[in-house]
Amino acid sequence: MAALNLGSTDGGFDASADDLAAGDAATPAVRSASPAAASGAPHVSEPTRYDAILLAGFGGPEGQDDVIPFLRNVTRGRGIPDERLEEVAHHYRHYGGVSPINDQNRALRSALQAELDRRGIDLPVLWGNRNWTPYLEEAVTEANERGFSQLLAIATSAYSSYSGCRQYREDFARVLDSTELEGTVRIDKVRQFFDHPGFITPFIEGVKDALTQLEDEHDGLDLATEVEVLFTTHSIPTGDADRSGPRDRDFGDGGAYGAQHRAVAGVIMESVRVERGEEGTPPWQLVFQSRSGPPTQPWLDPDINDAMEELPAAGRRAVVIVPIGFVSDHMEVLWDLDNEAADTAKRLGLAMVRVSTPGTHDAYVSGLVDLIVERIEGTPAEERPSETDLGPWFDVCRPGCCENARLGFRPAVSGVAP
Ligand SMILES: CC1=C(CCC(=O)O)c2cc3nc(cc4[nH]c(cc5[nH]c(cc1n2)c(C)c5CCC(=O)O)c(CCC(=O)O)c4C)C(CCC(=O)O)=C3C
Ligand SMILES: [Fe+2]
Repeated sequence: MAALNLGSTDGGFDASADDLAAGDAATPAVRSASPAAASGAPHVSEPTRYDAILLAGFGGPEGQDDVIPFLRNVTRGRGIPDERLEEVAHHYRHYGGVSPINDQNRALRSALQAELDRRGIDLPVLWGNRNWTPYLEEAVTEANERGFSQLLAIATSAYSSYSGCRQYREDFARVLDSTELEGTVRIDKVRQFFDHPGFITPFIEGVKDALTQLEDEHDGLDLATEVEVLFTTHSIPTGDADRSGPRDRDFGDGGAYGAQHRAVAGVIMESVRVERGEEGTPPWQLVFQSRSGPPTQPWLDPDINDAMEELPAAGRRAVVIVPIGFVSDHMEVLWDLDNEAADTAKRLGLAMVRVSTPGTHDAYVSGLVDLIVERIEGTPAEERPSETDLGPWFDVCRPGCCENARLGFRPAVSGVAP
């Protein structure tokens, strides 16, 4: 959601000593993936019995009256006045106040349940959101009422960052505290799945289809020189990016968040190269979208629209936009890509194809069930699918992993404290 200037931000978090201890209590047993594993190497958990799956979403409004209360939830603790929230509200207002994200998560939940049933895995899928009803509180309360004490969470976010991983883990800890179920219900979380084949396959198919479509629609288009593939993800503050992933490894520009996205883009383009050869493979770059926050605060760039401005002079006539940062076609994709970026492309005379996100693609749904199975079985790291050299990622986050640069340490489940 572009360009809401949220201005000054004040964490307003007051962690007591008890809160801080909570992070430890929820930490499951961990063993090293290999004898050589340093703290920076992959770690996998022991085989574990689970009672239910907790699908954890972002949440979104489902009518005009929901919009401002939803935005207050998203920005809670920062005292942003409603007039400022109205600036970003217009994206939602434009679509009748309805984000598609809840329906997308309802569909994902059904698909997951169907795939678990099909494989004979007897686990119910509960669904709860961070910022809108059904809230995580409701899902966790329901779990307890139904006698489920061991939950395995899947957050609808594939990469390592505060927003994409740790904030979910903190919210789980917050909800266990507010429902007084800390110590009664345990919430583990599947590893970040950016490089799981189930997540990457839909994008590979999408990029290949997009190139074929451009070839068909534009006679004589030279894919190697006249097309640019733009892999796009959510911009985040550079401070958060630097703190993404384990602290004891240097991932280069943009921290683990940047490295994971570059690696995923590389895998997708390598698959195109294998199929089409060098002469059929366009150049690519990683770009960012949906920046918010004050202009004085550095966020990851270039912005997708700025990057597109440079393309005509470089001889490009078309762009393929690949939203690798997102798991479904929610508001960020609809507004920032299908409206804003599409306008930019039109103004610049660039043809544009926007690739779909995984949504409920069979490979994605089945990949998520594989992630569940590997936790039940405690599958060794060497046997876990991962398409990049960075993975497979950790079952249990490393100390300080993805801490928020502004808020500092807050208790979180499914990680090693602090
Ligand atoms: C990395 C990332 C993901 C991907 C990972 C993941 O999926 O979790 C993501 C997803 C989403 N972000 C979403 C919506 C919003 N994000 C905001 C604000 C922010 N996002 C950030 C980062 C991310 N965000 C950041 C650093 C901020 C500013 C600070 C803050 O406020 O924490 C704001 C506030 C207004 C604004 O700043 O524009 C809104 C309304 C929706 C729902 C869309 C729908 O309704 O369909 C979804 C899926
Ligand atoms: Fe966001």
